[in-house]
Amino acid sequence: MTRPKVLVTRKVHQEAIDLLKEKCELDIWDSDQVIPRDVLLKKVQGVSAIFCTISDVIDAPVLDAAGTQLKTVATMSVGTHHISTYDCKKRDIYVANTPDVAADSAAEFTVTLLLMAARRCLEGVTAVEKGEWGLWKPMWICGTEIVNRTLGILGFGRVGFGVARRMKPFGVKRILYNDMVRASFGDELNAEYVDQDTLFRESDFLVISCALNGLTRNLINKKVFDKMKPTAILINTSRGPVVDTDDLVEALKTGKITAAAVDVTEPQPLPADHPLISMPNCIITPHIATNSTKARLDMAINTSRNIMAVLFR
Ligand SMILES: O=CC(=O)O
Repeated sequence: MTRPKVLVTRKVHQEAIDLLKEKCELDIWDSDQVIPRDVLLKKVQGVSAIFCTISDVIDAPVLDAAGTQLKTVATMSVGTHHISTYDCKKRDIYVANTPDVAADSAAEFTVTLLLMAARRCLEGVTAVEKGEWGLWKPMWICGTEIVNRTLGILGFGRVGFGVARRMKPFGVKRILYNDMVRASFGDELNAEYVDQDTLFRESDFLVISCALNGLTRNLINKKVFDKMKPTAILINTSRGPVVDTDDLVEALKTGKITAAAVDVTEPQPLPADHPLISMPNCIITPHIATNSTKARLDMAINTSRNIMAVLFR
């Protein structure tokens, strides 16, 4: 029996490669840099599976270049917005992702950002770095406590629920969430399903943990910032395009909200001279919410397992 060909579009963990190697012929783009589009279009020809990451756009031209033997596109990520799932479905190609093994890491990191923003950690660290740490001052860099506040979550999936579960012991008074449907598992935390308007108006901390799609693209914009409390803090660990970056800059500058912490931006990466980068009330991390050593290894291994599950059913 001929061994199916698999294209791996990035340097990934050896454990994941070893799993595939047993039964497949591998072509690995063994680099930390994104595979150039023209190389991708050549290398996909004749493969049965693509092991990709969020940096690779897998659209109709890529699927066509691959050929009709392509059975699965497996992404080492939770998000699938870089894959045209519509075109995959039309061609009976399975799309696989790795949500379970990444959710704890993403939820932990989201809570980290929330706590850092609430307690103005970036301003404290910057002050120390700049040599501005003078004698103890009673009213210097005062942040917001979590206790008795309202936590709002947009997108109550594994990550959103994971954030709620972790924040509950901090003593938040209310947990509000909005998603396409009410989630029965929210009941165990007394989380309240509310409409978006209520979520935006009543949250002290607004966590964005939804998927990027036609309904959520640019959802958090000027109109939403106008509704939010001036003391509110926005956390985004979903996808950059869910938040309108210009409107966020404006909201932070004019005090429509008090602070933000974002792990994803639009554009991404942000140019070094982007105004958001120099704002003291905005923490920006470089899309690292799932970067725990364990989560990344598990994501790579699960991507290989997903491929094997489709190819050797
Ligand atoms: O953003 C990271 C992922 O989708 O896994």
